[in-house]
Amino acid sequence: MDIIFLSGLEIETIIGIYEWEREVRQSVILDLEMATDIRKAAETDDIQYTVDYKAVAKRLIHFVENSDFYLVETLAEKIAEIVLSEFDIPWVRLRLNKKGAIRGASDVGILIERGRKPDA
Ligand SMILES: Nc1nc2c(c(=O)[nH]1)N=C([C@H](O)[C@@H](O)CO)CN2
Repeated sequence: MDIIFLSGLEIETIIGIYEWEREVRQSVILDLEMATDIRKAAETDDIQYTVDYKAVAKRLIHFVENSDFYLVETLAEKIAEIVLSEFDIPWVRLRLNKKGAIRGASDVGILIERGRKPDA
C-alpha cells in the first residue's frame, strides 16, 4: 500500500458551537493520508493512473470554505466521505486541527480513519 499525503492545508470556514463562531471565519488545518497504489503511474509517468492531489485539494478547499458546521466531528466526517466517494481512494486518515480554539493548547481537533486499508 502506498500513501499520497497532503499536509497543512489551511482553510477558512464557519465552524463552532458558540454564537460568535457563527459570524467569524476560523481556520482549520487538514492533514490527509490517502491509500493508493502508485506503481502504474510511476511506470507510465502518467497522471491519469494516480490520484491528482491538486484535484483533491481544490475539491476540499471549495467544500470547507462553503460549509458551516457546528462540530469538527461533522466536518471531518464529510471530508472523509468526499475523499472516499469522489476519488479512487479506499482508505483515508484525516487530522483536522482547529488551531487556537483552546486557550493554552497549541492544537485541538479530530483524527479519523475511514474506509478499508488495502493489504500491504
Ligand atoms: N468534541 C468537540 N468539542 C468541542 C467542539 C467540537 O467541535 N467538538 N467545539 C467547541 C467549540 O466550538 C470550540 O471550538 C470553541 O472554542 C467546543 N468543544
